[in-house]
Amino acid sequence: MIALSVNLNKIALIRNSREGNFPDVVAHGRTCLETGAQGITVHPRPDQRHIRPGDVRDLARLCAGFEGIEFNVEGNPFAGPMDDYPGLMPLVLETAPDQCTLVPDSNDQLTSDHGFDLKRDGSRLEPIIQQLKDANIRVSLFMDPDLEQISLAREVGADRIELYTGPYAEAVAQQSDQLDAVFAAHCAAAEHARTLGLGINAGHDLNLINLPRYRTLPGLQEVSIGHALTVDALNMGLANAVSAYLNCLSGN
Ligand SMILES: CC(=O)[C@@H](O)[C@H](O)COP(=O)(O)O
Ligand SMILES: NCC(=O)COP(=O)(O)O
Repeated sequence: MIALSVNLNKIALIRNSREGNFPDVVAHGRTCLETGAQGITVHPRPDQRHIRPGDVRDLARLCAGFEGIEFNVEGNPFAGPMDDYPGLMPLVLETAPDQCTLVPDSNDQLTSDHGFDLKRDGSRLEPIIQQLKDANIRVSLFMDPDLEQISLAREVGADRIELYTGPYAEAVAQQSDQLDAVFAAHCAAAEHARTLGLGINAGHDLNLINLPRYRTLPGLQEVSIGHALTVDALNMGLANAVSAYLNCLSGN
């Protein structure tokens, strides 16, 4: 079974556009879990454009109340602190999520758009990865489907990789003649990760159109989906959107 981890960033983005707590991020996270999502993902960024440190604390408590549910916190361990954002590591070590997905985003990026360059960052990531593992937090690294880089992910101690699916989603959206080659590269990366003993997650711009093929990726364990699922929820309601993604992942 491929786990669906719903990313709540965009619900927080709407909330932040007014004073107050509407929409209530925790209440919508509860709806996702009660509908059957296997996890919640958040990506607190230093500028707090959407997820705030308090959301991470509140959602950690929410997920702790659901048996078998995983909480996944994403971010760049080298970004921040900024204002009352304490930095990723203090926040993660305080809230102890099940998984921390390290992502190499700079503060001025609109969204995540590339995986790690471990030739450059591997040595400084290694102690951070060890610190997370010592805290019993599974570590996933946001990666492009590059076999050499994925080998380095194993060397620096990652438990899993998260394949960056943005280019795959773009190839589907554009009906590119390169789509088969792009998907084959992801399959090769997944097979390589599996031979190294790395778990396989995936995410970014996955949706109900491109997920039916991507779910066939060998060894895929978890997808984290937020942007498209939130847009789908505008049309069909959040519970129906979560059910639609769960049905898609189970091949229905
Ligand atoms: C790492 C990744 O691809 C997404 O999880 C990321 O959280 C998207 O961030 P925004 O929601 O800020 O675009
Ligand atoms: N790691 C991917 C994620 O959490 C959500 O990405 P998106 O579906 O918002 O593009």
